[in-house]
Amino acid sequence: MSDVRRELRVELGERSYPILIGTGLLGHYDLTPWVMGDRVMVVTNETVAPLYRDRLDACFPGKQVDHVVLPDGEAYKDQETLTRVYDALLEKRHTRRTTVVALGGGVIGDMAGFAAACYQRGVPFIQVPTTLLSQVDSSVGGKTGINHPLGKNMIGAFHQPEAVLIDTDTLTTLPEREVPAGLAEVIKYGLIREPEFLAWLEEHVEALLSLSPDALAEAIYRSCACKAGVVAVDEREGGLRAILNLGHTFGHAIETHTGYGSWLHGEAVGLGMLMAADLSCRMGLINEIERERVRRLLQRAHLPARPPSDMTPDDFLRRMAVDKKNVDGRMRLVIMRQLGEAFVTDEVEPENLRATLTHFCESA
Ligand SMILES: NC(=O)c1ccc[n+]([C@@H]2O[C@H](COP(=O)([O-])OP(=O)(O)OC[C@H]3O[C@@H](n4cnc5c(N)ncnc54)[C@H](O)[C@@H]3O)[C@@H](O)[C@H]2O)c1
Ligand SMILES: O=C(O)C(=O)C[C@@H](O)[C@H](O)[C@H](O)COP(=O)(O)O
Ligand SMILES: [Zn+2]
Repeated sequence: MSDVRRELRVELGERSYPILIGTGLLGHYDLTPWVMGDRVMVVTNETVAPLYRDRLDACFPGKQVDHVVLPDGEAYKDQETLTRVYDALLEKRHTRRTTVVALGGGVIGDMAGFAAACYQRGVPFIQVPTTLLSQVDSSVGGKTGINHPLGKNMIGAFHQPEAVLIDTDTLTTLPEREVPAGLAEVIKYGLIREPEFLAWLEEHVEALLSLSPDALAEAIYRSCACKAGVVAVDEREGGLRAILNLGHTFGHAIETHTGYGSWLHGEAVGLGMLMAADLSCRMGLINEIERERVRRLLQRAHLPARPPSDMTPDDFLRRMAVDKKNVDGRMRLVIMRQLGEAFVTDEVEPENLRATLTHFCESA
C-alpha cells in the first residue's frame, strides 16, 4: 500500500518543493509530475540498486529511465566518481530536459545533486533518500557537492531538488551502524532549535534505535520541518543556516583526518556535538548538568565519545582551519547558549578550544 502520511514544503519562492513522507511509496508513487521532460537518469550505488532500483523505476510511468550505479562509500564522494555520472549522461545523450534522480544515502544525494547542478549548466533533480541521515537532513536544503582530500564538501553548489520522496520502509534494510549515525543529525535539531523535540528524543531514543515505525515517522517529520524552516529563512548560509553545522567543524576534521573511510559522517557529528557542548560549558554558556544531558543522550544513541586514538589537538586545529564557515582567517564555531538554542561565533577563546580538544584527545 502506497501512503503519503505527511507532507511538508520547503518555501523558497519559485524554488519551493514538497517533502513527501510515507510508507510503500517506492514502486507506487507517481513522480512524473516533477519530471520536466521524457527522460530520467537515476544515480544510485551498488548496494542500493539491487534493493530499490526496480521499485523506483515504477515511479516514472511513461518515462525513459537510465541508471548509473556508483561504487559505495564516502571515499567515493570524489571528482573521479562524479565524472562517471557525467560520462553516463553524455554517453546516453541526455539533454537539458533530463531529470536526475538520487536514490540512496547522503553520499549519492550530494553527488547526484552536484552533477545535476553542473550538467549542461543545471538540470532538475529529485531526492529519494534511503538512509535515516539522508531522510532527516541531506535530501533537504540543496547543499550538494563532493569531498577533497584536504577538506570535506569543499567542492559543491547550492541546487534545490524538485521534490523529496521519503519512503520510510527503506530503513528496514539499513545496516545497524547507520541508524545511530542518522540519529546524530536528528538530535542536532533538538540541540540547535527545538528544546521540546530534544525532550521527546530523550523519551524515544530506544524506540528509534529499534526502528519503531511511529517513532521514526515522527522524528523524520519533525527533523525535516526544522531543517525546512531554517533553509527557508537562509537558503545560502548567510547567517542562521550555519546552526545546522553544530558539531560539524569537529566532525569534518575527524572525517578528513581518517580519509573518509572509518568514521561515518553521523558518528563524527555526534562526537562533534559533544565537543561543542563541552566547549559551550567551558565558556560558561551551558552548565555541567546540561553538558551531561547531551553526553547521556548521545551515549544512549550509541554514538562515539572519543576521537580516533591517533588524533591530536593540533590535528583538529589544522583541519578546522580550513572550515568553510571561517572568515578572514578567524575560526567560526557553532556552540550552544542553552540546550535548544545554538549560534555561530568567532569569539571562542583559544584556551577554551584547546582545553576541549585536549580533554577529548586525552580520553582516546
Ligand atoms: N547535503 C546536506 O545537507 C548533507 C547533510 C548531511 C550529510 N550530508 C552528507 O551525507 C553523507 C552521509 O550520508 P549517509 O549517512 O546517508 O551515508 P551513505 O550515503 O554513505 O549511506 C550509508 C550506507 O548505507 C547504504 N544504504 C543506503 N540506503 C540503504 C538502505 N535503504 N538499505 C541498505 N543500505 C543502504 C549505503 O550504500 C551506504 O553503504 C556524507 O557525505 C555527508 O557529508 C549532506
Ligand atoms: O544543510 C546544512 O546547511 C548543513 O550544514 C547540514 C549538515 O548536516 C551537512 O553535513 C552539510 O553537508 C554540511 O555542510 P558544509 O557546508 O559544512 O560542508
Ligand atoms: Zn551533517
